[in-house]
Amino acid sequence: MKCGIFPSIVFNSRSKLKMIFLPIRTMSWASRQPGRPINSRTPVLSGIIGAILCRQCQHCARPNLFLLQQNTSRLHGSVANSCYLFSNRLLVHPRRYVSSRTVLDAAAKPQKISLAGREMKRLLSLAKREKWNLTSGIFLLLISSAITMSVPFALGKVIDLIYTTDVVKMKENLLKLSILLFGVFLVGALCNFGRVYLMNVSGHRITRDLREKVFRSIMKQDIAFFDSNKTGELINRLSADTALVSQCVTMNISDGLRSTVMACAGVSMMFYMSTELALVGLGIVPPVAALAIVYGRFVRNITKSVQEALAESTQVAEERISNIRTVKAFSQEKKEIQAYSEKMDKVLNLSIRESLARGGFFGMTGFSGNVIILTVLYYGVSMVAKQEFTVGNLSAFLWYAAYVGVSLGGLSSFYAEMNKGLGASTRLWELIDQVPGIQDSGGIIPSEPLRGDIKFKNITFSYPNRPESRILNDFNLNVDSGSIIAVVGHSGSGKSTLFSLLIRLYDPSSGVVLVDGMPLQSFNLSWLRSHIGVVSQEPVLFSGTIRENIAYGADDPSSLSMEDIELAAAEANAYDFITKDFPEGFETRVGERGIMLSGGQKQRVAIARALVKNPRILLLDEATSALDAESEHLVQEALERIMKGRTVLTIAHRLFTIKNADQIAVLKDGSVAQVGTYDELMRDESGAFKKLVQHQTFQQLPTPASPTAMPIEMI
Ligand SMILES: Nc1ncnc2c1ncn2[C@@H]1O[C@H](COP(=O)(O)OP(=O)(O)OP(=O)(O)O)[C@@H](O)[C@H]1O
Repeated sequence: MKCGIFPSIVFNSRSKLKMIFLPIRTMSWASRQPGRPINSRTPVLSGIIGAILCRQCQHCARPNLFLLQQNTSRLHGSVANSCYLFSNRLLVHPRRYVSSRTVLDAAAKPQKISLAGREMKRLLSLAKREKWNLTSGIFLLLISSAITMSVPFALGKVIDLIYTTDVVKMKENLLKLSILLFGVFLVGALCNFGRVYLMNVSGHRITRDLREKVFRSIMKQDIAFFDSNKTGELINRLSADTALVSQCVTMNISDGLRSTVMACAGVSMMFYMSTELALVGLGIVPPVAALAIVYGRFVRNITKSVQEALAESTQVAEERISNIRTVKAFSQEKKEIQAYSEKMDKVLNLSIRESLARGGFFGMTGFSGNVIILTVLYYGVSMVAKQEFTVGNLSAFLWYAAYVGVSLGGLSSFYAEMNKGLGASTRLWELIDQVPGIQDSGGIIPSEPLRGDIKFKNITFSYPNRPESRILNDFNLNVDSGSIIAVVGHSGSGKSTLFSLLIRLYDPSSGVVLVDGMPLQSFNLSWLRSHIGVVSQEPVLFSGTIRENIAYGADDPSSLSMEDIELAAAEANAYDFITKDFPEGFETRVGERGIMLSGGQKQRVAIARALVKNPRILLLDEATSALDAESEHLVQEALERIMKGRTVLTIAHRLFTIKNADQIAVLKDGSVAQVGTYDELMRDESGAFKKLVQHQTFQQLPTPASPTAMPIEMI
């Protein structure tokens, strides 16, 4: 397949299929595009069905059609062309199958949504689990609608009792009819209660399931995904979009059904009572229906814009609130309020446009409804005068006409709400279907314990969101099992990036990281990470108790006994402060991000968290900030204890660490400029290390007077 043309079906950005002939050269270009999103900018994108095989996806076992490519095992990988799946569903929304590096495209052009299409089917599939509740709700709805629609007819009969000349008989009939109607109203009310209750309960359950699904999908994404997608945007999807969607498949469908039933029954009754009057009355329907369609489309687009603007404002609020200390330290409250209010102004302006359209629409439909009632009255009264119609019939007819009007209004808002729900659901499917480039599952779990030999081999790496900037360039480094290697280099030279590669937050653009001689990718990711302890500069605790935070380090926190936790705390020199300084001891709540603990306390809890596991490999990122002497001493003691007998890679800021390391690797321009012991490197007068030492003040040996510290976190 080196040259020639191939008949191909290509998706354009609006998901339309086109049969074209693509040169084979283009196809191979397509297969070389790593992680490219499928959109209008990658016209090739979308697929060349002429060159695809119909096979089962190796990963998810769904039958997929996918591009014939050199390495199909990369189907779900992030490195190569990988994820260009062409499943049935992709035929509808190619945008869903994008690389995890892709920004969820909130600002993308609104996609054309077909109400009758697969989107609708998928939306309705959400209701499957609630089918019994929803079926019962719909059954009750039909009864209550039937009752509602029988009311005008019955009331017409009541009114027509005035024509009864025998007053006693009239009173008797009036009483009978009133009692009957009272009973019917009661049944109607009970049915309505049941319908609303069942629909609401189903709605809440669907919201719950949907939120879990979305959260599950967010959790399984790789870090590249989070680099590209804002937290506020994701939270907005998790909270607002899910609620909108479940509302759509429960109450909205129920209301839509009710409107449909009432409109059909109303129209039938109108024709039943008078064809002539019915034709006059229904003359209003076509223009109102046309208006409803235009309005529905407008609502769909504006809703998407409002949701996006809301997501932006949530993002601003979320970031500022979670970093309120920094905001206050820089006295930026006013600026932040201003920034947030600008975002809210955007939401407001869009909402005003929506309100204008909504007002106009409802004004128009109300006016048209009244005009029609007037017309019906005009014709009806003359029919009554000619004794072709009774007063009761005219009243009942008007009532039906009003019901039909209300139902049509209901149907148009059903259409608008359905569009809203579809807009929101499209955003959710996009997230739920997102295939992470790096997956937790799969891979081998070796039967032998991990030795901890590490080898970085010809690594080239750029962050996916900054592909133009190469961080590592033909990087090579060997770390023997059980040795300590200190990594030094100027700020931004890529030291932390090495850690990220080792715990597979990212995969290298090229080259391979080997652990015990095996590529990292071959291991089960959860297993691998459970053997690597990471020490970062800033300890991160969660808002729970101290006990919960320590147990967090274990694979299965519930399997840890209280003794295990206390032992870990004691080893981390945390036991004394936990039991003596806090009346509630291990059950003390640490507040959001451990706000209630001091820096040193947080670090020791973080060390205990690392100790409940027994990591074979330790990655230490030394903190540059100082703790008080006592804290430093306690932290240092704990660290030395846990470093023993492990492979340690440390980003060194302290002379103590550098001097005691078996090897020092100096990073420069994305590769290793020098490797050796402290003495060896210091002997090379013109070497990179000597220059670094001259220009960078490494911290001295920790003494009570010059402490440093580092927190530990377990992956
Ligand atoms: N998530 C990211 N997305 C894009 N670029 C990143 C990301 N993280 C780091 N970088 C960039 O990669 C380069 C290396 O960063 P890294 O954190 O590895 O440096 P470092 O040597 O650890 O720096 P320092 O000593 O200051 O912590 C920097 O230029 C940084 O801006």
